[in-house]
Amino acid sequence: MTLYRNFSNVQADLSNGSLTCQQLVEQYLVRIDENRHLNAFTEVYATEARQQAEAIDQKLAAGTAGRLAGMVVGIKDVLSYTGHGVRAGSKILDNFTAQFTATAVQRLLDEDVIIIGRQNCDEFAMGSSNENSSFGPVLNAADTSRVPGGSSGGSAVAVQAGLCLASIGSDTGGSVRQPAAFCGVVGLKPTYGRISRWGLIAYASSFDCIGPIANTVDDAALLLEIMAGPDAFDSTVSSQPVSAYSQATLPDRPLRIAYLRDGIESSGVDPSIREATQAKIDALRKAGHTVEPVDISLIKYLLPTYYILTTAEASSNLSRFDGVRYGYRSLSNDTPALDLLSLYKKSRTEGFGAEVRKRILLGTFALSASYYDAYYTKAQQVRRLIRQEAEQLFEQYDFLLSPTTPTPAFRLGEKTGGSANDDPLQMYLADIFTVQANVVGYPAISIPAGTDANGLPIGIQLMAPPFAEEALVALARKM
Ligand SMILES: NC(=O)C[C@H](N)C(=O)O
Repeated sequence: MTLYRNFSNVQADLSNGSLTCQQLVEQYLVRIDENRHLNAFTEVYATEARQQAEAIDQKLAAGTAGRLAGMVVGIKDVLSYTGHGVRAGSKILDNFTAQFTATAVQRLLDEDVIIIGRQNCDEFAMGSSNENSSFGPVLNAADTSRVPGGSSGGSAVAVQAGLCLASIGSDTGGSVRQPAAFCGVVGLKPTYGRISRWGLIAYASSFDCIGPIANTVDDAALLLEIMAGPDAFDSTVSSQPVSAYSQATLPDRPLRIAYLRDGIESSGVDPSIREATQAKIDALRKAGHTVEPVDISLIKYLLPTYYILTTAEASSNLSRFDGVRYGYRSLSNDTPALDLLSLYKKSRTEGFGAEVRKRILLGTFALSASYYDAYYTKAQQVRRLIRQEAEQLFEQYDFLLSPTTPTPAFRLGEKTGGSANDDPLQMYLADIFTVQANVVGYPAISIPAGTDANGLPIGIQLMAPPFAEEALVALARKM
């Protein structure tokens, strides 16, 4: 049976009668089973997906099916789906069952999407390699000795390996785009507030965005179109009208495209990535567009700003996981918790992994009375300056192009074990090109740009001003 790589082929075969949703689901279930070693899924909804497929086949026959009939997706383990477990890759949410469905997920279900399972990710979306999951690491299907990126690693690998047609991930600092780049697929982070965060387990609420991962820009655009728009459950969602992103076309004029000089010239960028970026620049120039180098003067403050503000927000958001209200509770008999405070302490120490504990500590420190102004206030001020610089840049340009990541997928353990332990910032540098879009709240997309000499995928990123998703996907589709 054909392995489908885009939704329009699925739709064509469903309508000419050569395919049913039930056959499609069986194919994915077999492939998921054959690829268990990749560890992309933490739970597979086999029975339910079969039932959904049967019901949608009937709707298709009756002509009443929704726009996503035949789209088989997986959802990252941070999205609530009522009656299903959701763990955020963490032991602290052991045995927790979602009590409601995320708005984004519900909108897909309303259009007859089939959800095939829940996908592995870094714990609470904190990581760039999917090595911080309590379910164990995910392997990159292009080379299983390498990481898939993170935090939506399972979601990216599931699309890469053909275990579902698309995935829904979340992106706080690159978590959709960086794994998409490492796995050779498309990852789209919309403008902050474009898609409701209701039902997304919060990491850093002023950065978090839900976003699709797919094989094609068209499929990512369609998923965005259906998930986007106002929602009474999330007051930060924009009421800006949702365009038909899947039909978007470019204006009939040469575009003004800036590219990040550091993306091409910095010695920290892998030569294969520099070449791939340069090739895209050359092609855009050949197509008649203006493509010019720019510098982001505040680039060295991007990661510090991001990690101060996100850890501060995380320390507050994660305080609800206390071992009392829900999730994991320390019941160790060797050293039992004797009072409420020690129950909190033990449950949180045992329930959270090392990276999450580290970030809660950092965030708590940044928010503490004596350091609040020195860190949190200062980082907010710098965030404002970074946004001003972006606003000025996009007064002159329609897009900003850069590599998605400085290197292709690195090896498992390369940035966590041994001497790498001495410098934990090495891992954070994997997000150097992706965090800007989150700090300023702008939309950005990573698209595949070939592979390096070892066959490892390379991704190119395009960023656009707020709510310019239409132009963003239109250009990405052409590249
Ligand atoms: N969540 C993300 O977008 C990934 C980022 N690497 C982080 O750990 O914060």
